Amino acid sequence: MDCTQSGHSESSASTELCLITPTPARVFEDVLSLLWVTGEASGPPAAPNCKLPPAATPQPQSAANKQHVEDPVAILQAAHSAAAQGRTEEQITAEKAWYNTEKVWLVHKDGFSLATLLKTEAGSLPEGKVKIRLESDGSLLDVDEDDVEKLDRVEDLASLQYLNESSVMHSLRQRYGSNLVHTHAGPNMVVINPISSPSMYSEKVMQMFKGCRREDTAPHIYGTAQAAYRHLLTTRQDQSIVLLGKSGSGKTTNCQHIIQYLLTIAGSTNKTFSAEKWQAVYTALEAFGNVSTCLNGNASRFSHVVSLDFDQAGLVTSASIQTMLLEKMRVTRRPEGETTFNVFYYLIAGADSSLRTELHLNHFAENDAFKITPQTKTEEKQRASQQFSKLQAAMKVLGISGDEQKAFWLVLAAIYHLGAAGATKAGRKQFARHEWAQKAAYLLGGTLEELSSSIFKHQAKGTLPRSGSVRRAVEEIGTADAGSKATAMECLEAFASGLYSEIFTVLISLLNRALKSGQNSLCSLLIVDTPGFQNPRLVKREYCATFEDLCHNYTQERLHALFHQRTFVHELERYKEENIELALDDTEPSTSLSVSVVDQASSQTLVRSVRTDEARGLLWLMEEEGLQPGGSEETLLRRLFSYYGPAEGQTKGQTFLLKSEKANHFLLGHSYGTDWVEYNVSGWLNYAKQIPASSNATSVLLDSQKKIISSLFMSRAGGTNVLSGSIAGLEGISQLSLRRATSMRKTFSTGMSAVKKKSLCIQIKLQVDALLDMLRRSRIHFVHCMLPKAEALKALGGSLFKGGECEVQGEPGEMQVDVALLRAQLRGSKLLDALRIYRQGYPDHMVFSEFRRRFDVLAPHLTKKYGRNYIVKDEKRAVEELLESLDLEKSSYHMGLSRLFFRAGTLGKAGGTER
Ligand SMILES: Nc1ncnc2c1ncn2[C@@H]1O[C@H](COP(=O)(O)OP(=O)(O)OP(=O)(O)O)[C@@H](O)[C@H]1O
Repeated sequence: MDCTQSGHSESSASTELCLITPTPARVFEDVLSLLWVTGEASGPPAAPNCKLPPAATPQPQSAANKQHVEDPVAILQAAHSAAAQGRTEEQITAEKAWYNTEKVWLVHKDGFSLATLLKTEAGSLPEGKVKIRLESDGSLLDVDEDDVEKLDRVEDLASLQYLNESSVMHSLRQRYGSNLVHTHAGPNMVVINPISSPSMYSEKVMQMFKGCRREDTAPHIYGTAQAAYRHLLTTRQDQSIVLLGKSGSGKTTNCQHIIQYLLTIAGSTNKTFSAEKWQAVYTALEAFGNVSTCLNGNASRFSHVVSLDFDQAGLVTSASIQTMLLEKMRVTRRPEGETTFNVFYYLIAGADSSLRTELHLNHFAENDAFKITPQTKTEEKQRASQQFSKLQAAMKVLGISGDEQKAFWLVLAAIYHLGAAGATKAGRKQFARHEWAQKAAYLLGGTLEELSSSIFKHQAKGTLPRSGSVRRAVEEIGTADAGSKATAMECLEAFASGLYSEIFTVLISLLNRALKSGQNSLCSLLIVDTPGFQNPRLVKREYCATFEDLCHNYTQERLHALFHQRTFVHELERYKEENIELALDDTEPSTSLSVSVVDQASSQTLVRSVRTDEARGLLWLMEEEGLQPGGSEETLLRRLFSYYGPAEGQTKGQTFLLKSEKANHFLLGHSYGTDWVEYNVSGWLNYAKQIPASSNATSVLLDSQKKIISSLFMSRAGGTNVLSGSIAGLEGISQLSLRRATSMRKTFSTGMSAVKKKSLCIQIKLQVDALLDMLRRSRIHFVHCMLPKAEALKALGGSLFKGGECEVQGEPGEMQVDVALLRAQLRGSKLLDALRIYRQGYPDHMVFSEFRRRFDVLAPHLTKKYGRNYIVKDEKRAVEELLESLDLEKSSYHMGLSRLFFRAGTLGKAGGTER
């Protein structure tokens, strides 16, 4: 029931709240839902916006049934009506005919082909063979029974008649071909990147989802946001939405749609969280955190968590952003053909003449060690210049003052000049071109000598926190040692990336300042977006993946593992605990061993810098080899293979780690071996070394003679060293939110304090641990973003400075997918496992007492017998008695030891279960 139906006219949030308060009307709704389940009523009343669950209308895709509707509302209505409208006699006959002919998929190495299964006389074919007719050319084939899969088509993959890979693929492809990029997968969402903008996002469309339940709407990212918001209000439990997928699959775009939806529909207590402000936040993040890669023309190179805090009435009271794993080394080094962070190009193209003169950007260097080559094409320069104006306007909206902005431009220009200055290749460590270094020193507010000593001397400048521990002493010696061994160029790179890391941290801090509010909140909704899976081979690049790519891939894999854990492993464990037996078809629980290859820890806590034979992952080995005298990348790989390498004769499919033909290279089979990435480990040990120049960057900023620089960094860092390259925005977590006993972000900030004490490589694992610990405390909604084809990425890869806006690529309406690529993503996601358990298991459950409390109004004779609010000794028996009188379909529920379990959809209409 929607509140608009019950005549409520309060704000959107309170409208939502009336859905969840246990009023008699609410209980009545629950009652109706159950009656509907038992077939005694025609179904719960749907909100005017919403539709009833669709019936599958399986028809083969044809050009005629593709919808190319431009109007957003029409698209949604088309999506709604396609599924919701009542079926005609003709359709029902067609449907029956469809099911009666045995349509199947023939699975083969290039994908799968539609075919008809033919009846044959017994014994006419060898055992295990069947006869089929291919739809494409009518040819008759005798094929292996195992290569044939049945098919059907729906808008929730969980309701497929035959739940198998081919049916899922077929449904996704057909929907995509009809411009329907969203598909439900039980409680999860699949979105295939439409590449072009099918304008299915607008406030008008948002209103169609307001107040609706997931079951009552067509699949849409707004529906996911609505479901999370609804659960937050219903259960008062923290929620999170996690976006998963390959680079360029649309995670950040969907993240923005989710935030816009929540702000529009929930509303906020004041103007702090206007849509304009959020647009400005993303403009700033995109400028400072995005780059053009071979996979995505506007790829994020940092992970971020947006937290929205809600009050009792469901209004947004405060918000914050935390970021981690910024790819700071990209400032100085990156693969051929890729760019550094967008903001450099924006500044260089967009600074007006006085700013340009002040930053000494009127002339560019012939040699630039960091290769921040200014744009040369007029169109690109114009675009970049427009983006700079947009960035400046966004910073203004966010309350970033002229002086603060100037401080950013000074540091960015200084980084450019440091690249132009370069460093000596041999002999004394110093700048190669002093005139450029002089400009950098001036912009940073210091002298050339001070700058030179901060970069090339081997001592940290006293800003690192000190403690008397032996471990710290070892680390300091390691730091000085790393500094003395590093080349002049490595020192320069460490310093420049340290500077960038600091300005990124300060930026996040300023964004949080703009979003801060002093109001109390009840619970939070987190949206998590991390860079997608990276594999240069996907777009046939010659070069191999980098250490940064490994970090992003590792983070994605951990999030995928969380999905598998939450939707599959946990469920099985719960059934076991409750003595429920469940036989799953075709499913073997599995874990991705590629994660262990990266992060498996030793059982001993103090193995640092000591080589032992105990298996441990790459990050730990890097740390050991990095600090070990004589450690090298060759030894690193040798040790890695000795622990995890394939046994004699093992190939892909049997192992997750393989040798490459090239020296210093290895192959790792991510996502359960569905995505093999070749990495080049040359130079990786540098990541384990804390070169003093990196932390000295902080001191240079804090000690700057330019007041606008020192005061900005001093005020945001609170006078202490911020941890370069680790986590930004922790100060954005409002104290009020942290004070909540149940605050999940408390775990995050505590986890992060531990991170600061570890070395760089281990920090990567610990940052991801802290993120996952935080998420585990919430109810998680997963969105699987998928890439339709690799060529689309190439087109995107060429278009730098899109500024987050969509450009139509290729023919409009050409919504085709690369079957092998989509299938690999489906396999890697483990969605089928989740769907099977969702369908064959009991995804909704309630403890006995809760069930009785909510539904005993249905059995007045029991309340009469025991009295209202009666206390029973044997809850299980009482629930059994209640169920008997409710006459519920026996197959729709199962009694556990402490809970009542329901089949998918049984309680969907009643909402608020504990899944
Ligand atoms: N829902 C959508 N509608 C229209 N275009 C989209 C949509 N999702 C993604 N795109 C297009 O695809 C591009 C890549 O998407 P996006 O940057 O969101 O991917 P991502 O998964 O966040 O990538 P990365 O992991 O590399 O940061 C966008 O710039 C946009 O052009």
